[in-house]
Amino acid sequence: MAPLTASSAATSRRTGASGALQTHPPFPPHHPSGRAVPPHRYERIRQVLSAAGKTFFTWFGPVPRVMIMDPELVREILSNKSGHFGRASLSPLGRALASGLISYHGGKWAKHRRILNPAFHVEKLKQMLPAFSACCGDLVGRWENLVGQEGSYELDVWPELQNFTGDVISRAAFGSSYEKGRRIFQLQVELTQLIFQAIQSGYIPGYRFLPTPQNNRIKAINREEHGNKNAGMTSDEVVEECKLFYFAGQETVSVLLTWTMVVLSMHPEWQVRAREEVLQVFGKNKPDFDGLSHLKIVTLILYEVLRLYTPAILIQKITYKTVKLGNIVYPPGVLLVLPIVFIHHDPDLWGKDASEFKPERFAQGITKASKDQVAFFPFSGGPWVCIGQNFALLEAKTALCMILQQFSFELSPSSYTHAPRILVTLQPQHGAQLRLHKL
Ligand code: HEM
Repeated sequence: MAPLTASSAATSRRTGASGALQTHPPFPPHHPSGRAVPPHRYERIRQVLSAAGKTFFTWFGPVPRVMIMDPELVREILSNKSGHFGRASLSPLGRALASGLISYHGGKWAKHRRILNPAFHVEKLKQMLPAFSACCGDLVGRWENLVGQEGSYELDVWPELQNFTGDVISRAAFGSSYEKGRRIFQLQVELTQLIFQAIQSGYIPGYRFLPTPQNNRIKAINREEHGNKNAGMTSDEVVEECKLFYFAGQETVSVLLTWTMVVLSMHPEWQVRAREEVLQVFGKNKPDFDGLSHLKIVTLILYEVLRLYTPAILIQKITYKTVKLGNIVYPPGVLLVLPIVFIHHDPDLWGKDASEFKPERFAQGITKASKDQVAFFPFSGGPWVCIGQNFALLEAKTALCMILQQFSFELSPSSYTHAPRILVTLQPQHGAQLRLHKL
């Protein structure tokens, strides 16, 4: 794809009914606030990034913040062999969204990670597969009803997929407490929006204590989340685990699946190839663990979507001690930002076609997909690597297989607008309106 120019950004926002969707739209012409970035400003961001090189620093209030785009350095930080890097502390607003493992440091983190690891082992994942396919069966059944006699139906698949991934986490994590988990997910969706409104309107320490309508609602949500007693686990434990999993696992997989359906609508030839593979391996039967582990085309597609529309767009770490990275010596307390989304789109690493959807680039494996060095970090890496990555891939594959078995889909020519924006994860700002056709 050619570099984004003022006119291409302007025309890319509304994709329209024509075959223009066959090319991959520019990425992302949007400001984190959700407002469309005027094309000249987006161009400016690109210029600053290319002029500044792969490592540059800015101030985050009084804290120096260094952007690191060199995959070699990113790997060094994530591997943390020196032990000199740590997790950046969450702001009070961030902590209100998610605590638990993701917010712990040092010994407490290591202990909790050890306790949680076994829950994500292959044998445990195999046991979760029936819950994945039951939830997906509900989703597909619902869509079959909507499609009805007409044979096709148009809907925004994003909230549908959010409900699906919420159901999966609720069932997998809470079993019979599933309804309680579900309510907390609904509250978390509202809480995320309120907190990001607060962050975007300028974060002033202490402001969250003022009795504004937004702050009052945040408090009311917290009261409702922590208010009920639950046998077995303490209420607070249920709530904190649920909030973490909502944050870490529900939203990420739902946007992954949403972008996958969008991209497969833009590239019907890959949709056909994926369906052929699924039907060849499973027919119309429920996917099983071994079959899912051996899918090739579906895996290539998911990797390429994770590269182009990486759900977690950046990772932050902090220097604990004086440490040399590349040619630069950093003092303790420097915030290191690893902008995964930019690394995944860097033409120096991925070639001139970096912005194009080309799942075949992963055909020889992740290590050979980019030039010279590994530059694919959707799940982070090293000791902090996402604990749920296999869970996420198994869930996404199950859902994609069951959807492809029953439906073909295309973008709604009248309602779909391609507008990736950042609101914690990379989300479709105007939804993902697709037309489903029953096969
Ligand atoms: C496509 C889906 C997902 C993506 C892209 C993703 C990505 C990530 C990333 C980038 C991190 C940060 C690691 C770091 O701090 O360096 C992370 C951490 C984490 N993720 Fe995921 N994640 C996904 C799905 C899931 C799922 C399904 C779960 C749980 C069921 C999960 C649970 C966690 C937890 C608990 C952490 C914290 C790990 C720790 O601090 O030790 N994630 N994830």
